[in-house]
Amino acid sequence: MLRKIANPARLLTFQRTMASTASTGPLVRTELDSQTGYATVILNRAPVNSLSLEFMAEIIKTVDELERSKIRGMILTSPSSKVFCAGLDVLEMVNPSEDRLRSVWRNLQDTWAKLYGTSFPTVALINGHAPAGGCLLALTCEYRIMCSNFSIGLNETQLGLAVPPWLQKTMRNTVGSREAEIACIKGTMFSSEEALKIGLVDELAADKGEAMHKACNYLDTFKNMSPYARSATKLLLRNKKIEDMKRAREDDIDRVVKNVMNSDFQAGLAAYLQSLKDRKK
Ligand SMILES: CC/C=C\C/C=C\CCC/C=C/CC(=O)SCCNC(=O)CCNC(=O)[C@H](O)C(C)(C)COP(=O)(O)OP(=O)(O)OC[C@H]1O[C@@H](n2cnc3c(N)ncnc32)[C@H](O)[C@@H]1OP(=O)(O)O
Repeated sequence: MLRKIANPARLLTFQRTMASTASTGPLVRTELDSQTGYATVILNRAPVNSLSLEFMAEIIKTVDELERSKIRGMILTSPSSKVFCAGLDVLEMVNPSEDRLRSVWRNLQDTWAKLYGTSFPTVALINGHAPAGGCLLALTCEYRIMCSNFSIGLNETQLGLAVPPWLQKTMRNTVGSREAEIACIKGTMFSSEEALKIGLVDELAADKGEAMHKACNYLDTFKNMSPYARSATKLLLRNKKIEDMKRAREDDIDRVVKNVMNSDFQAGLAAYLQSLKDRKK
């Protein structure tokens, strides 16, 4: 459940209709509490918020819109009771056209850069599983609050994918070099409790209501602070990593194309997709 807003008239909802979505309603919903200036961004691509090209474009557009709206903070979450974000849409990797794969990867880089470099404070409210690209979204935020009984991690190597340098750095920055190295190489998925222990998340919550309360508490810590000093400091800390990614982005894309177009990878992916289906039997 989303936090109740005292005066519904204060709630402004930006809605955009996207083509080619299986979800009901827009792919991303934003609810702005004009009293606090906090925006709740709700990822809304059912069933598991997997990141397709169009979905990532929508996330990028939403963040641009929020920057223009001069919000005071953002909470990133999902309407699902089980999944925050299941990572990249694996179907984007099944025998893709090279052009589309390049665009997918470029959008993933841009989604990371856009969320990582917001001027406003950001909290990931992780109310469900967050593998791979789901963990990436959470890592872009300044603060992470996770509901109990879910899993999070960069499990790419388990899927036959290399973790790109810019994402490795974000992980290192969050949990420290040693934990990041082992976690990225092994593709470890952490329980909520383990994630708290290594610092991959900052707080746990029993449910979404409690998580929302804690998220607002984090954003409230900046209430009386100059937004300029806050955001300038954040960007001084983060901009170099974004610039590094942008400088190396074409090499990164070439490496991904080589990785994904490889027949061994495609065979592994087919087996992985089958295993996802078999789990349901
Ligand atoms: C191009 C990349 C190359 C190299 C770069 C490498 C790394 C860079 C880092 C960023 C990118 C990372 C790559 C990825 O993110 S790959 C995706 C990794 N994600 C997963 O492996 C998650 C797989 N899913 C699950 O484990 C479970 O679905 C989950 C725990 C999330 C939820 O379980 P639940 O029981 O609630 O639901 P399911 O019944 O399993 O799923 C419902 C339907 O959704 C489909 N599904 C699930 N995940 C995905 C997905 N990632 N993409 C597309 N579709 C997905 C699932 O198959 C079910 O479909 P149906 O059977 O109902 O049709």
